[in-house]
Amino acid sequence: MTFSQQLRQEVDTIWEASFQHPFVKGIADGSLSLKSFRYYVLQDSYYLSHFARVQAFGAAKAPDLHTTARLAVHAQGTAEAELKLHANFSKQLGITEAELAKFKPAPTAYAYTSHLYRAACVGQLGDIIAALLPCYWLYDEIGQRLKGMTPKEPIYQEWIAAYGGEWFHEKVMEQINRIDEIAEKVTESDRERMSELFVISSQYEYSFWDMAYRQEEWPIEKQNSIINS
Ligand SMILES: Cc1ncc(C[n+]2csc(CCO)c2C)c(N)n1
Repeated sequence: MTFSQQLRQEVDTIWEASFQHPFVKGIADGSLSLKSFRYYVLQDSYYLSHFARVQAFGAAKAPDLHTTARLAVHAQGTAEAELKLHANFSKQLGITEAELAKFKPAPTAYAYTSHLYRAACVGQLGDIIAALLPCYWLYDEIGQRLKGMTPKEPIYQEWIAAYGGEWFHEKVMEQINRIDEIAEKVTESDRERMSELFVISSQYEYSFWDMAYRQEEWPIEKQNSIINS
């Protein structure tokens, strides 16, 4: 069994919970409230802007220039293509500049991106790829499962088309192959650490759907700043 196959087996229950989550099912059958989707788009734009930076950390930590170049291309792709998709969603959902200006990350979006930065700052390339991989791979599997579904909400159809396409699948396969190559060269304790990061990211992927579905907030409401009042 390859390392990536072992990882996939390890997170099977966690990923199954994502497949069954009402947010994901609600995109598929159109029953998801647009309020939850709107909340998701805002938090996900924040997530993506940090995801791109962690990819760039990966580029900097890669031991060979070919990998540096590939990860830099992916960082650019996230910064441009993925955020374009979100800018398009924001426009359709009427998300205003003022709303964006006062945006604050929810606890789960903050914790998940912090987890990625932790892998980037403390870890080696393998740790970064392990932490980033569930984001690619889980969305690919969801995209494949939802492909062909035609929810009444056009924006959900666009979301399905973005992640159910061959374009996205190729990017995912590149990262899966990369992690298998790295796993062959590192020690057993490195692989164990990579596996732990992969599992934690998988948990956060589930929590991210749940955060958006429930429109999570910080437990204590902040006082208005005296500077602006
Ligand atoms: C919480 C969250 N997890 C994963 C993705 C999907 N995704 C975002 S960037 C990227 C890499 C290349 O495009 C992938 C797979 C998402 N949008 N939001």
